Amino acid sequence: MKSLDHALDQERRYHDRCRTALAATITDSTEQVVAGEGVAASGADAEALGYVLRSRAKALSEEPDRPLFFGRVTFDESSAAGDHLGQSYHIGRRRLAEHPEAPPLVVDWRAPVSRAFYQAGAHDPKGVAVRRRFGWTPGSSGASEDLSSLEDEHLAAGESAPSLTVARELERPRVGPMRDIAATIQPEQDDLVRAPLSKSVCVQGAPGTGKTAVGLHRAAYLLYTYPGRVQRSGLLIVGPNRAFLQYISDVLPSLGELEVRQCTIQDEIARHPVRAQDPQATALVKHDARMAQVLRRALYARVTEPTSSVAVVDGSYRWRVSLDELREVVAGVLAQDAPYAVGRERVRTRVVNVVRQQAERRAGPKNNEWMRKTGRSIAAFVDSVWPKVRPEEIVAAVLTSPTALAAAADGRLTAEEQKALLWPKPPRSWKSARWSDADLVLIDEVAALVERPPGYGHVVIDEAQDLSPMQCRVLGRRVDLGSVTVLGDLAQGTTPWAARTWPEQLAHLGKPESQILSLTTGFRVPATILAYANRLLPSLNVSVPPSLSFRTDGHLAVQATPDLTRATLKAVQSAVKLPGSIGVIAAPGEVGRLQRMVSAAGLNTSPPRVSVLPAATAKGLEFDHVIVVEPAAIVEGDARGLNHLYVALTRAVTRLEILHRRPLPID
Ligand SMILES: Nc1ncnc2c1ncn2[C@@H]1O[C@H](COP(=O)(O)OP(=O)(O)OP(=O)(O)O)[C@@H](O)[C@H]1O
Repeated sequence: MKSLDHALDQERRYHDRCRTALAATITDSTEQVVAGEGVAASGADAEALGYVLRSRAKALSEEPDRPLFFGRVTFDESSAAGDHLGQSYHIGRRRLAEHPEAPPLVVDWRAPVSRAFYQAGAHDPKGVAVRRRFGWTPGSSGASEDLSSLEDEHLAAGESAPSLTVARELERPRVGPMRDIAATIQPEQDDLVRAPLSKSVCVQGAPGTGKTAVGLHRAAYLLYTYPGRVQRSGLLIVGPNRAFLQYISDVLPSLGELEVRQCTIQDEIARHPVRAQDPQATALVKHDARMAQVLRRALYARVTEPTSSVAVVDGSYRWRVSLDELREVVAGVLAQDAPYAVGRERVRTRVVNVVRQQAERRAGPKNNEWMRKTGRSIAAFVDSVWPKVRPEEIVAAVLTSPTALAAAADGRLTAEEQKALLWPKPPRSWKSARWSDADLVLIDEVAALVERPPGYGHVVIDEAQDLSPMQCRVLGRRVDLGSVTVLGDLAQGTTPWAARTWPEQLAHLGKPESQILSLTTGFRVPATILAYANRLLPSLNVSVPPSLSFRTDGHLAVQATPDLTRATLKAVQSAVKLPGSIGVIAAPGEVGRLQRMVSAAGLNTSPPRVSVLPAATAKGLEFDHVIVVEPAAIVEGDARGLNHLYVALTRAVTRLEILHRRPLPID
C-alpha cells in the first residue's frame, strides 16, 4: 500500500512538471506569433508563418483542461524493446516537452512508440516490462490531485488480467456528446486505427463495437502520421444525420484535430435546397445504380453528329473543315471518355488545329491569339454538336419528358420504373424545379460527368450500410485517388436500399479492393441486452459475425402494459432518478406525442437528459437508459422494421426497458 501511495505521489509530481511544461508551451506559442512575423523573410512568408503559429497557439489554448497522460509503458532489456531498451514513456493525447529539443515528457498516443501500450499482452509483451494505466477522477480538469489510482500489468512476467481502469471507463454513465477513447483503445481497434493511409478498409461491426470511435481515431491518426499528404488532399468524415454529427463533434477536437470536415452526404451535394419528397417507389428507382447509366446516356444524347462542313473566315482567307473530318473529330473525342466539359473543349481545339494546319501551310505560323480567335469563330459549330449543359437541365429533362427518358432508359429501366420517375406535375423549367433528396444525388452524378469534382485524400464513412448505390457513387468519386474507411453493420441497415453484402457496397463505392474486417467485442451494450437483441438477427436476412459483449452488468425489463402512455411516463420518471442519459425510442408517429408528454411532466432538464426519438434518428447514438415503446409499432409499415427495432434495442448502455401492449415481434 505504502509503495502504491509512493508511486502515486511520484506520478502526481511528474504531472505537475507536465503542467508547467504545457503552460510554458502555450506562452511560447503566443509569443512566437508576434516574433514569427518579425523574423520572416518576406511579407508572404510572414503571413504563412504567422498563420501556422497562430493556428498552433489557438489549438493549444482551445484544448480543454484535462489530465495530460493516461498511460505509461516501461520497456525491458530484451531485443523486442528495440531502440527503447529500459526506457519509460508516459502516453497522453498530445506530445509534451519542456523545450522543443528536450526528450518528451509525454508522447502522443499516435506516435509509433505508443503502439506497444495498446498492443502488448502477456502472450506477446512486445518488449514491455510494465504497462501502467492511470485512473483519474471522472471529468477531471487535470489537477494532479485528481490522479486517484494506478494499475500495473507486469507483462514481461506473464501477468495479464482484465483492466479495472478500462472496465470503469466503459461503465461510466454517458451524458452529453461522445468521448474519445485514446486511453482505452483495444488491440483489434488499434490495428484498424493505425492501418496505413494507402489502405482502404471496411469494418463490419455489431452495435457498440466501437466503429465510430475507431473511424474518428483513425482520422486523427492519419492527420498525425501523414500531416502534409492528408492536409493537402483533405479528409472528410461522413455521418448519417445532424444528431449524429453533433454527438461525435467533440471527439476530434479533444484529440487536438480542430479542422476536419464532418458532414452528411446531403451536405456534400447541397446545390439546391430540398423542397420535395419522393414516394418510396420513385426514390427506389432514383437511388438504383442503373440510374448512372441512364443519366450518362441522357447527357451524351446531347452530343450529335455534325451535319455540314465548317467554314472559317480568316482575313482574306476562307478555310474549310470537311464533314468527314468533323465527324472523325467528334467520334474521336467521344471515344476518349473524358469529362463532358473537357470533351467539348477538345472538339473545339481539334477543329482549330485542323484549320491551323491549313492556315500554316499557306500563311506561315499562327500564334495563340489566332488560335483563340479561331476557337471563338467556331463557337456555333461546337454548341451545335457538343452543347454546354447544366446538370440540372439533364436531370429535369429525364424526369419530365417520357421520350427523353425512354431513350435514355431503354433496356435499363422497366416501363413501370420509368413511370415512377416522371414528375406528376413538371415544372415550367428546371430553374423552378422542386428538388428531392434523391434528385440532388442525380444532379451530382451528372455534374461529375460534366466535370470531375475535387477529391479527398481519405474519407471515413460511418453507417455506410445505409447508403444507396447512387450515394456510394457520390462518395466514391470524391475519393477516386484516395482511400476510405467504411464503417457499418449490415444488421442495422434501415433505409429501403440498405446493403445486404459489403462486396456489393464497396463495388458501388469504387473501392472493391478494400479489406473487409470485423469487430466483434461490444463495448456499449451489456451481455443480457445484447443476447436479447441478437434474437432478431436470424430474421434480418444478412450474414454478420456474432458478437460478444465486454460488459457483464446491465438490466433488461420487458413489461406488458394496457396503458403505454402512463407506463412510459413512469419509466422516464424512475430513470431520471438515476445518473446518465435517457432515450425513449418509439415509432415515428408516436414521437411527437411522447415528446409533449415528457415536457408537460417537467422531465426536460437542462442540459436535457431525456430524448424522445424514432429509431432512425437514434442510429449511432447511445443512452444509459433506453425505453423502447411498443416494438410492434416500430416494426410495422417498414420493410426494414425489424432492423429499426434492432437499432433501438442496441442503444442501451446500462438499462433497457421494453414497454408493450401488443405482442412482441421478437421470438
Ligand atoms: N476501447 C474502448 N474504450 C472505451 N470505450 C469504448 C471503446 N470502444 C468503444 N467504446 C465506447 O463504446 C460505445 C460504442 O462505440 P461506438 O459508438 O463507436 O460503436 P459503434 O460500433 O459505432 O456502434 P453502433 O453500430 O451502434 O453505432 C461508445 O460509448 C464508445 O466510446
